[in-house]
Amino acid sequence: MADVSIDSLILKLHDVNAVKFGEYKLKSGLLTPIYIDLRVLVSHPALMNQVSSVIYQRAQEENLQFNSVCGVPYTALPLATIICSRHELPMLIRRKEAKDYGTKKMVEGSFCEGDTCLIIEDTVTSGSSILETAEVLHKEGLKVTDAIVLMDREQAERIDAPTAQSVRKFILDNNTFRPKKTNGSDAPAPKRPCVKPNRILSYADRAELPKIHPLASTLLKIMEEKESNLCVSADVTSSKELLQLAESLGPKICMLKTHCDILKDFTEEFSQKLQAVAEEHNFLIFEDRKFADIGNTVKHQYDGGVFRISSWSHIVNAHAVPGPGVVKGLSAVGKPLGRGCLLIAQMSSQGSLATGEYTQAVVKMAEENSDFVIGFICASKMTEKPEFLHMTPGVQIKAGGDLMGQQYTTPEDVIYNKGSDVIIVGRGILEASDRLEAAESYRKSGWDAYKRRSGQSDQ
Ligand SMILES: O=c1ccn([C@@H]2O[C@H](COP(=O)(O)O)[C@@H](O)[C@H]2O)c(=O)[nH]1
Repeated sequence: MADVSIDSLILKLHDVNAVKFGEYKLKSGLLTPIYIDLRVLVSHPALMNQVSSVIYQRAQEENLQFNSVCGVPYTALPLATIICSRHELPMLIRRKEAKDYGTKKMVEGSFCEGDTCLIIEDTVTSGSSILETAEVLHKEGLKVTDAIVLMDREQAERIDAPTAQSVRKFILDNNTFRPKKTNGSDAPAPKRPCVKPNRILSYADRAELPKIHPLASTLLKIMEEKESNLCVSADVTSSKELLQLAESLGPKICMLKTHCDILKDFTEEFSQKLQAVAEEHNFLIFEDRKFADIGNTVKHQYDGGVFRISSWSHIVNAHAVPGPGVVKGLSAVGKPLGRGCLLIAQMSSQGSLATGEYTQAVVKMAEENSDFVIGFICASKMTEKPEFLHMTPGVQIKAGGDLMGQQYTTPEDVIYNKGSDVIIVGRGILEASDRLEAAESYRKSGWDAYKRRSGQSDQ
């Protein structure tokens, strides 16, 4: 959805009688000349969408990090639902009272202890509803660091001067988030209601984490050293062209992704040459095999056959559809060799079924197998655990798509907004008239976005 102007949104809210002037009593007991009643929103679906977009945009602008979203009941519940559905985020529902049968849970939805939950609220006066919700979530083991609130603002030219004056006075006297002047001196800078992004570790910091997988650590160090979070997807069909690509783009990349089964002339000699180029230019090889069978079969597919993938590829990936056996089978081969695996948590293609609960289950499977699983193929950051790497395909300089359902977003969106770590770029580079120049341009975009994200840039 296009950017929504706050001014036009407020006027629309006034149009649907969500902004009322008169004398109203608030939950806190205060009498107010202005009352924001967003409960009427449910009857105005277009407006609901706009309000949800404004709230989500704010979360993006603040680069908030969270695993789930909870709307304060009841008005913010549908807003949270729209946001979660549109952006495929897990939602939690806070009960106002526990059921007296069944699970007696106060929070509905799946979550893990330590997960971070973002609270969404429509309006705030004292903040008590947010605090109540935060307390309930906290008791269930969730972390709450941020809340986003749709705030009330000036309603230009819609009201007469005395009403405007009394509303201004009321807001000045009672707004919790506005500093009051004391003894003529300026109060400290205003506290914003929804800031405090989690600290974002640099790639270098993460490489040194005690629980990091050695291969993930190697990759993070390469990224930092080469100032590159670019993985080129070398989707070409001749081994000669693939080697040329690896040789020429090697200095720009942290990883080269292959599909060995599209090569018309794969040989063991080729795989040896590829390893030598990877060593020369200091990048890792990722065979995008997408294993998806029972453990015993994937073990053979990984180790044997024509390709003998485990002998030359540092990283492989797998679908979680077969259950944890797929990881066990691959790990039996790859772990002794120091290899690592990415689980496919989401896909870039339109209509992908890897969403919602499936995606959550993939994250759990990864966390339970962190001795071999080093991260995810995904659209955005999946877990707050910094040991895991997030790699995102479907990247081009301009958002869009192809005729077969591939969907593209930009390096900036992937790294800065979505919190992923690595951009995977195929045709954006392969189809450019100058592949080296294109690779440099993607490298720079991805790196600049990372620097901004980790607060290391003036931009
Ligand atoms: O969800 C996924 C998983 C893998 N891919 C692979 O990435 C590249 C993308 O190529 P482009 O030319 O940049 O579209 C390709 O090898 C896919 O198999 C993906 O696109 N989406």
